[in-house]
Amino acid sequence: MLALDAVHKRYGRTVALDGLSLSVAPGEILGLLGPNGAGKTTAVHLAVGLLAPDAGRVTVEGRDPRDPAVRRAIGLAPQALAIYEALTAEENLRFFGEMYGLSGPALGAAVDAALALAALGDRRRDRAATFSGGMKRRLNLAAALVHGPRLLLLDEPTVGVDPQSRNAILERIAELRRSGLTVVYTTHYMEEAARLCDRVAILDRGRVLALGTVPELLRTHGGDPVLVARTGGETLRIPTRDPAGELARLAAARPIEDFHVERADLEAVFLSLTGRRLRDV
Ligand SMILES: Nc1ncnc2c1ncn2[C@@H]1O[C@H](COP(=O)(O)OP(=O)(O)OP(=O)(O)O)[C@@H](O)[C@H]1O
Repeated sequence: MLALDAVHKRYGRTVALDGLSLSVAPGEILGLLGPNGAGKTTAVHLAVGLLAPDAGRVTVEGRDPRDPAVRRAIGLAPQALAIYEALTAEENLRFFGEMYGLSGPALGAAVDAALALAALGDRRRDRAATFSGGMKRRLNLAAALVHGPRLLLLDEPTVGVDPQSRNAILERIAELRRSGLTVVYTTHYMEEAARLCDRVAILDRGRVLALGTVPELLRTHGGDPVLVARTGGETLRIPTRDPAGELARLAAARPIEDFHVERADLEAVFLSLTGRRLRDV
């Protein structure tokens, strides 16, 4: 559906993408996980044809996304909200639908469907300026979907959103995937990537450091689980592939006062790949 092949992109002297390659299969949600400045937004803007690569190739369904016929198959919910505050929710969606050539009953039906998806049906006649941050994000998502794209790019769609709206947005995206949409989801929240994405690409400094399902990434880069056990007032930390067996061996030798098993998460994967913590960068 979408392929970036050895893509380089710089802004003046800043290298934003440094030979980035990845591909997204039809119907999957691919997460782009990386710290601020990793190149996620640049990759998204190349995928929708807003930017051209300096070197390398970007294709959507095998064609250049800058081709207007290909652009119609793509929806973008940008990180910086792309909605008109002075317009109502419905007017915003009619505007975006018309831009993509919809009119008459088809436009009305598309606007209704997008409002329902964003759970904004009861606020359709209210101006976007009166909306909460979460509602604006949901309208931004609806605006990306109103023309019925096959590929949806979401750039940090939950930034600045309350937990309830965040949950609603994640559920909507999962629903869209079930209906066959292909989604690219950029985030620096590893919990969201782990919850939603079929595969995750870990980006840093304009390159893909690792790409796979979350269990694959954890297995390959996360290290062994750690059995943490308290015994005789002392806390032992034992990395082991077999925490249950290790616990049984330990318990046979001395009384265990408390124990738990720490398993790697995407944060640990990022740390092992870069030597830095995702949250700190
Ligand atoms: N228009 C621009 N002009 C100059 N430098 C830019 C521009 N856009 C991005 N950059 C730089 O390119 C690099 C990659 O930025 P990009 O926005 O793609 O990263 P990101 O992973 O999306 O980060 P964020 O989550 O902060 O948006 C950064 O060093 C950034 O400062």
